[in-house]
Amino acid sequence: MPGESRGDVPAAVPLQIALQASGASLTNSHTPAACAECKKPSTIVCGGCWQLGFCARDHQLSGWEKHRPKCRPWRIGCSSELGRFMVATRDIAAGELLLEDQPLLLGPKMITEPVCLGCYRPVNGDYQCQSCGFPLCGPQCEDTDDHEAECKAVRDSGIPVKVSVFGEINSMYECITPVRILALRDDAPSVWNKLMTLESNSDMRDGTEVAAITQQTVVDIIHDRLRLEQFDTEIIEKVLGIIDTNGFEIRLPDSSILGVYATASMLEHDCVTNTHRTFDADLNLVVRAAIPIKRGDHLTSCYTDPLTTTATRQEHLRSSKYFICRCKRCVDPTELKTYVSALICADCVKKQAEEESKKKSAAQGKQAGGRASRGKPGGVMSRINQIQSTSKGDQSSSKEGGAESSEEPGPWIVPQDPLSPSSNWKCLSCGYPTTDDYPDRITEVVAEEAEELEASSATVAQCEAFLEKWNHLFHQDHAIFINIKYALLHLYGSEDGYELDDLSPIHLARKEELCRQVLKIADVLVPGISRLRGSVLYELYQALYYKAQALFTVGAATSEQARRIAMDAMTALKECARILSYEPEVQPEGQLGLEAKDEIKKLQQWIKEEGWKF
Ligand SMILES: C[S@@+](CC[C@H](N)C(=O)[O-])C[C@H]1O[C@@H](n2cnc3c(N)ncnc32)[C@H](O)[C@@H]1O
Repeated sequence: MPGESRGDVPAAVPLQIALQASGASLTNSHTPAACAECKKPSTIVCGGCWQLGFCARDHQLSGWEKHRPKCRPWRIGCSSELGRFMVATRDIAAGELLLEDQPLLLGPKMITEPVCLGCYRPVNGDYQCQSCGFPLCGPQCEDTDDHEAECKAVRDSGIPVKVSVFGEINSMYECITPVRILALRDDAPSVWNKLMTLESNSDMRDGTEVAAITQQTVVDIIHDRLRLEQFDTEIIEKVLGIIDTNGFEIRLPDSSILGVYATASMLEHDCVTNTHRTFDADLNLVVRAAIPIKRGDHLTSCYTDPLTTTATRQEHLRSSKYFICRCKRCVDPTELKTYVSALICADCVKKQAEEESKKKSAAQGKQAGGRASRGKPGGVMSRINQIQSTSKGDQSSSKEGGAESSEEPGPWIVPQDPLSPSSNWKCLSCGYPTTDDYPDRITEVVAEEAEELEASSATVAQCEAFLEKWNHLFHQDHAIFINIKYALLHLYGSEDGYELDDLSPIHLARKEELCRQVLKIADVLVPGISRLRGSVLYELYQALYYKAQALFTVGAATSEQARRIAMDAMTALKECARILSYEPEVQPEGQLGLEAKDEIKKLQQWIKEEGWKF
């Protein structure tokens, strides 16, 4: 009935307010001037999308069922630099749902170890498909829709596949996803047509090393081995470009696969994304606002690992997505003052140390002439405070380095032109330029060592030794360090001998320090709703909770000191539970979110028992 109030219909926004907010007039706005129901002049717009106009509220209500599936707070824009992109049509709150996108296609990743082509679990060769020979987990996966395309192609070729190496990358799998897409041309033309509208970057891909490799591993195999001659090289190359440019990696419990999505593919890249992605149980891609987004802002997604240096991200984007990122982070040599690519200027540090030593001797001289030293400060609390003051305090003068605490630039060597792979580097403090490739070489060597460490399931001792070994050369928040610290903060509390119950207050303080250091960077580079922040906040909660308990129980902290730590723990835990509530329960982070909710009750109970007030 017209005028009837319905719970899920968005509010009506007066047209004038919508136009003023966008600085547009009726003629150049994206809001149609006519009522979507009766074509009379609009007076209001739908508050859900700020895009559809109505003459009055009752027409907004009567038009809701039709409008509902299309009501979304963004529109597609287009520019010569970015191609198509998504732009917010109204202010969007953090956590708001932006889109749910069904996969156009799922398949194994191009570079993968053998996985079942029905359910994507890793396989060991115990069972082969009776029709094509590809290893599967069992007969139940033979007739899945997903496996049909490559199974038919191999069957038709008359020569079954024989996979004999498992548990390592197998190039045979590079053909699977391309073959699945090619099969859609005849089997599902509407899906094929949607896929063909996606960016392939074919001209940029042409002549690259990637194209030369896939010519052998994909194009030649499709033509010579599978005899799918109906697909010419150009179309196969286009399909490969579409996969490279638009493929999303989907994490499954035991493996990760690739999905192509029509609408989510329109998200433009930014090294600091404002959206958060998850996959639901049907592998639909669910995109939410990670932080508040302003009307007119572009919706972005990070196509690469945000916890890497600018050089690494640029190389990845250039070689696989075929563009140079010019986001705020990439053009800033300090990477938004996080210094995740920065090295330390040895000359400046030496000078600083000499000055400090002079000051110290002068002060000691004075002290010797004055009253006697008060002796060493005692107690666990004071030792913990000491650790924490090095992590929170003026780190530009500490040996490890850290976030700038004053306007004075620290002794950090950063690239002068971060977008150029051959940029000179320069110390921000003394201005001394580095014209050889030392920064790139040392970063590469140490990054390799860090990778080996991570791959070998490093221990607390090994990670601490690594940080100690390199901290005179790298900013403490360098991406390599942040990744090691992320691993380390989990190890404190989980490694044998370092279980939470056994951690000394000093180790708990170290865990807390690591959490705060990683969070400080995550807050800038993966802000808002992000799995990284959620998982580190959980570890921070643990460090604080156990610290408060340990200190309070042995009387090393007063009730007020313990109350404050418990309140900090609660703040971290609640934020963790809120962030991880967006993760599906099938994922480890979703499970952690549920655990966080339970822990809130436990912490509340303790606070209640102690009679503490927030
Ligand atoms: C997944 S598609 C995004 C949609 C694409 N713009 C379109 O029109 O289909 C990725 C491609 O978009 C372009 N692109 C995305 N983000 C960009 C950015 N920040 N700067 C330049 N180009 C970008 C690049 O061509 C990239 O390979």
